[in-house]
Amino acid sequence: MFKMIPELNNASVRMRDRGQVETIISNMQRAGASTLQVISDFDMTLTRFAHKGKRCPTTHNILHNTTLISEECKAKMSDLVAYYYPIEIDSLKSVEEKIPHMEEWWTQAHALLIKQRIRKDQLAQAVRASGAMLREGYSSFFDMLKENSVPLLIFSAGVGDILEEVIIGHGVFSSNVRVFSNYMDYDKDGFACAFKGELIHTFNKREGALQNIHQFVHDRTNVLLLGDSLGDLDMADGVQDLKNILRIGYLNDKVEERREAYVSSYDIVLEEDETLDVPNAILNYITAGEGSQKHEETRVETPHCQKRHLPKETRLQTPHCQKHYLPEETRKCSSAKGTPASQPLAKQE
Ligand SMILES: Nc1ccn([C@@H]2O[C@H](COP(=O)(O)O)[C@@H](O)[C@H]2O)c(=O)n1
Repeated sequence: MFKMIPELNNASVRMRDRGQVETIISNMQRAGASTLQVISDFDMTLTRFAHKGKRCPTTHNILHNTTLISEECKAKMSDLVAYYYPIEIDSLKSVEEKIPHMEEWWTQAHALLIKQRIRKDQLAQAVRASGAMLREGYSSFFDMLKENSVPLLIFSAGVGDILEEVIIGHGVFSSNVRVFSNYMDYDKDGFACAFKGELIHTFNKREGALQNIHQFVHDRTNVLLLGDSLGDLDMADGVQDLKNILRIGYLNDKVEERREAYVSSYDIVLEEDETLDVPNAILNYITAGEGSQKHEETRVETPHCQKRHLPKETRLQTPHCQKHYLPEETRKCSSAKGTPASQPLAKQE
């Protein structure tokens, strides 16, 4: 197996139990691509953590490089990151201890963003100008999933509207991709005025997965899960009759301190690896196997509460229909106007 997937011998790769990884991948390969779905986190999992020695922005912080938000808002958002991010990744604190802090962080950040009166039709251009980057190998990743009709569920605690613009901008948003995230709501003039639905933060994804069980693709019982936080481990808990799951975790920061926890929780840990080489090699092996045959495009069916005016190829389903707990003034606004089609970003690869 490791001969077939030499990337598993890369220096960035750690595994608790190589034999178990081999068994899971073999089972998935025998079952074929038609039984597979990929469930992935977004920020710092599909996007880069760092590039040329500089931290890359999360979807919450992408607008820092633009004029859509004020200098005061940027400074306050940066202060929030400086205070709460060390708590998020603190290996000495339990998840229970972290949750109230995460709720505070997201609630304050969302309230700040809503006050900026961000216009929906300015987002695509702003995200393009921000230099947001998917990990190296992203086009092979998205193309392989699309060609093999493998659903990709992106389960993100980031900002859904911005996340979509990043993948649209990279030209890889197709009908097998579905996003579950924090979406903004817009007033009749197209200004962001609230966040919709239940708040998703780093450590309540399991809750979200279980509450939204109907969002998952049920006849696909093999899951490749990609995450960067211990909060991502349970993202597949809504999948019924799960047969095989391979969890791949990106360990981006505080590597020494967090290695043990990651290696004991994820099947494969990728340390300071800015590429999708390992997931791509595994997907290539699974989809090239006898159990797989290429299909015509299959659409992922999910309930839909936010129709977007994207090109047909990029139209997706988003689940959030309710408003979550923001201050009163940020919870009231009427329905969105359409989003114009976006121009693709220049490819990085
Ligand atoms: N105001 C905020 C809130 C969160 N973040 C970071 O974004 C990440 C989003 O979560 P994913 O599930 O998509 O990884 C999270 O890990 C926070 O570090 C932020 O930058 N600003």
